[in-house]
Amino acid sequence: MSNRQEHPHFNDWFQTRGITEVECLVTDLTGILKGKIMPAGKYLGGGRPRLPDSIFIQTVTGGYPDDDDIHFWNPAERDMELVPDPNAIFLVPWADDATAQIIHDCHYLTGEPVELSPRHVLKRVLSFYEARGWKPIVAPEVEFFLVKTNTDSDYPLEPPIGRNGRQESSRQSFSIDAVNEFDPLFEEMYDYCDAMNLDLDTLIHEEGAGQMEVNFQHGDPLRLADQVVMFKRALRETALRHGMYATFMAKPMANEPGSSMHLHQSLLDAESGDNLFAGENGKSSRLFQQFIGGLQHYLPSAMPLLAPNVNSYRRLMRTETSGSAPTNVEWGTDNRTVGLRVPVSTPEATRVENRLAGADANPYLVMAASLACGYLGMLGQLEPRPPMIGSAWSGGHTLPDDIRPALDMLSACQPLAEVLGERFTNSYLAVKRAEHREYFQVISSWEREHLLLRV
Ligand SMILES: NC(=O)CC[C@H](N)C(=O)O
Repeated sequence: MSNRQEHPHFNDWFQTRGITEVECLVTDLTGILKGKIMPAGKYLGGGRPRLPDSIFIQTVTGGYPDDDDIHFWNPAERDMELVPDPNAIFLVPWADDATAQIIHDCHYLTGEPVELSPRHVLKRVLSFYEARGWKPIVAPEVEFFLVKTNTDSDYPLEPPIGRNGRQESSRQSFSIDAVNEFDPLFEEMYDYCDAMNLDLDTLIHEEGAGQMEVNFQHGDPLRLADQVVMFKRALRETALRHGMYATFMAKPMANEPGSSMHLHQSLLDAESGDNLFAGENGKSSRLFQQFIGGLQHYLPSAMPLLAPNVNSYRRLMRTETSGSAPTNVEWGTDNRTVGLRVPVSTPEATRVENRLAGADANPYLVMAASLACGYLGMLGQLEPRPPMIGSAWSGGHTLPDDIRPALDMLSACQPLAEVLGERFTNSYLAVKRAEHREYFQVISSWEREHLLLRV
């Protein structure tokens, strides 16, 4: 296990920036950052923060699964030691005191890694690739809405007010002027992202009112999952400073499209750096076909990781406002009606874009799940169905339409559990089932409106 004092990197990094405080961070199953704050001197002196491993069996509201669901669980909460990744250190640009935020892995005091940690799950999937000399490369695209601040959760969200004093209205897709309405916010967002060394590429206005998308440069999956987590935090903070909320909820407003986290994926030979998805004569390779075959076969069962909330499935429902959110796992070239789009590219840039994940999903788990499905396809040499030409909206192989059937499919899929880790998969299922039970206990305004005085 690495000891912080063995990383002169931390000393230098802290000294150059005069760091006085450290935020020791871990992402839980739902993608929420948990952790501890420590004085920098204590951290450099080898002080190791600890957390109980129960943070990995908590619902988004902080609840826990029932005893029935956690029969696999050792009820004694075990302490975990937080072990920093020297490559995952970022400045906190908005802090008054010079503060570092560091993403940590979790180890039991006996030294073994905690299999329940989403970051560990991604590392585990990557280790299967590494063993075969394969290096996956990803590029995430994250959509989000800026909305007016709203403290009443019963009141529907509204689009934000821009510099011109007017509320955003929809159909401003790709409008530069509509982005400029929020210039002060985005300038600060870029300043923060620069200070944090995040590899942002483009920013565009998306289909919805106040909906934007940020693209990341392609690179190593672990690094990019770290960056997405950091980006979400930085953007939420920036928006608050400008009197707005930034939300990554999958479908925050019924009359607007939802927000996705598309994931471009390619595969390099770890030694030569060649793209293994590029075949002969400008065609794609057999491995590429099998990777897509794996996505088609296993993604429906992996949906709880890509669409983890009840709300996520509202984005994937075909309605007048669903925009280009996918409803199937078909593939096609330059086709945005399919879940798996192959962009037109040079052979070296051959890749597939998985369009299924919502922006609400945990980036470690989206990358782990999608790469696990592709890996299983290559391992089992699965052939994809023929590519979709034209619209796939009214056909194709469909996806589970709600979190409950999706959870049932995941629990029946042994190959995925083996790649993601059995203990992780079981506890994830238990947490998500508990969350659904919490949700189901809430009587909605729709029910009061239509049932209270009528049935
Ligand atoms: N850029 C796009 O293709 C829009 C994606 C759409 N917002 C979704 O939820 O999937």
